[in-house]
Amino acid sequence: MTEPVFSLKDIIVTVGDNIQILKSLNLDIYEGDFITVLGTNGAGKSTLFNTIAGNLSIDSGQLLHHGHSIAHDSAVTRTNYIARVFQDPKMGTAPHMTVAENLLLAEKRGQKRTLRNRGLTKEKLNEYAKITQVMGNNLDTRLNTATGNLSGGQRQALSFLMATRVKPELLLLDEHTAALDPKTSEQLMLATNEQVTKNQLTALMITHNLADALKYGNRLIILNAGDIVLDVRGQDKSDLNEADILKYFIA
Ligand SMILES: Nc1ncnc2c1ncn2[C@@H]1O[C@H](COP(=O)(O)OP(=O)(O)OP(=O)(O)O)[C@@H](O)[C@H]1O
Repeated sequence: MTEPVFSLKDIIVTVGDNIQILKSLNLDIYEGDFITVLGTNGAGKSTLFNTIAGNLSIDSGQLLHHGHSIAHDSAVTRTNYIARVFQDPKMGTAPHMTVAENLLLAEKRGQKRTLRNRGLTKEKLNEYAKITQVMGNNLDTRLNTATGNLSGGQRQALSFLMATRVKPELLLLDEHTAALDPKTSEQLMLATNEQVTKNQLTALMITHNLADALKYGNRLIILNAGDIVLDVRGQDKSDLNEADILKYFIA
């Protein structure tokens, strides 16, 4: 097997009065992996994402990117290669900027982000109309609308497009469809799957939807009490059913 893009080795993360939230966790993430992440409330899923993204520091262990430690890189530095979409539609977009301006800003990942309307050419707007149309929720008709005036579903679709506008080396999807109504949620999930597979993105997706966790991705992990208790890929993943998964949901 090729070398992992990201590698977590014996990661321990503690909070407060030395409470271990991640307990010697190991995870190798390979290019093109689309990993669905399950676990009970409080299992440590968001902590895992915060650790990878640099919002939490590790107490011990190694966090490697192409074999090099990134443990001391700030969260801002890591946005050069890691993108994240949150559950809350309000995160990830600038509310006073229009949809088009947000998309233009997203193209500056890894560059100095100074922007106003410069660069929003007719060609760019045509291009944005095409990529937003794919999301299927009329976002293409709102390119000049301030993001704060969009529906939650449109805003999440925009957050997703922004996160993937410049291909990240790792995409973290943190229950990104959970706050949406069932139809909008399914629509975004389908668009997500299409983009991730078509562009061969490397992604981790936290979800509480067992059906989605089984249906999407090439790999599935389950966290319990700060450690990974199941890690399956390929046919082993396809062979799983909901009853198999529930056995790992130990309180
Ligand atoms: N800053 C903190 N101080 C104290 N406890 C914390 C802190 N951050 C997380 N925890 C605890 O760590 C555990 C893991 O939290 P985390 O948010 O990672 O779980 P999760 O698997 O994402 O849960 P959910 O499915 O509810 O989002 C929880 O018991 C939580 O209360």
